[in-house]
Amino acid sequence: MIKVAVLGAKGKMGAQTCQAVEASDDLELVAALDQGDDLDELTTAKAEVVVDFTRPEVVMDNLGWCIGHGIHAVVGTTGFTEERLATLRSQLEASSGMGVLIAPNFSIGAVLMMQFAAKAAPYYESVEIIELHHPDKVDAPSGTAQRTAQLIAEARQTAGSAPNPDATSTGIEGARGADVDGIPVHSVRLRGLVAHQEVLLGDVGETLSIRHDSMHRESFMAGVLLGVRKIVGTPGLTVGLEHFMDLS
Ligand SMILES: NC(=O)C1=CN([C@@H]2O[C@H](COP(=O)(O)OP(=O)(O)OC[C@H]3O[C@@H](n4cnc5c(N)ncnc54)[C@H](O)[C@@H]3O)[C@@H](O)[C@H]2O)C=CC1
Ligand SMILES: O=C(O)C1=N[C@H](C(=O)O)C[C@H](O)C1
Repeated sequence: MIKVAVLGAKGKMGAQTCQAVEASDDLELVAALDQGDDLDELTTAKAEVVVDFTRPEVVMDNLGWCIGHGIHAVVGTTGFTEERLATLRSQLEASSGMGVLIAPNFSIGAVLMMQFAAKAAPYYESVEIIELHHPDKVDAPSGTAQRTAQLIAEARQTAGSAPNPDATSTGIEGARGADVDGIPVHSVRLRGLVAHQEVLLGDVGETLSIRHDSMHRESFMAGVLLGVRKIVGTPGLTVGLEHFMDLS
């Protein structure tokens, strides 16, 4: 049995994760903490893996604490810049074999959508991303959209693709979305939605749309549980659930 603790346990994803861990035969939920709770409860409960679904402004402190106390972490919380990833890498190097998984999206379908989009991107002149989420989401663009744009930009750079064509020279600021590594990302916030993304690819006379929809937060749970099971034997920093899936 792997002893698992959840940070952000009263939140939408944290509560769903507690249920999923409790329903698993090989995992034991030993702590469910939220804002204001004492992290020392994690060591008292002998947690081996922490799952963090909190907020971008607190996640780095949580991870620093976990690494320092010999606890692996599986992280869904957004807000990971290159600078934050570098900080984690050096904290992990100084640790005794701790592992951290940062997964921009735990849904298996979303991981596949990101991989398919990166594969397709060098074959098209234009690529844009539309991400659509519930209006309680605090960050924009989504972590998934930012990671997708990075993967697409890397694939296009490797292939020597030209930048997206775009004749826009006048209009209202923001109309062309956020620029993430040269890829326009458009964010929709709409009551009724959970988490959705469409990657639009275009070339002369044709378009390709790659869309993924999470209609319920249960869609993330298979990936969270996979991450918990794998991180115990994976020291260092892993970015992206695809590294724990056989996609060859
Ligand atoms: N990687 C993925 O597949 C997914 C990632 N997310 C991300 O996960 C994060 C949480 O999302 P939701 O559950 O929708 O948000 P939420 O707002 O429903 O839950 C966040 C919870 O964290 C708690 N919290 C805040 N500070 C804390 C602290 N210092 N220690 C412990 N708990 C603390 C809050 O009280 C709240 O209960 C967001 O960054 C979101 O973008 C959400 C869905 C899927
Ligand atoms: O806040 C959410 O809901 C989600 N956040 C993650 C993101 O920002 O990509 C993952 C998923 O899109 C749901």
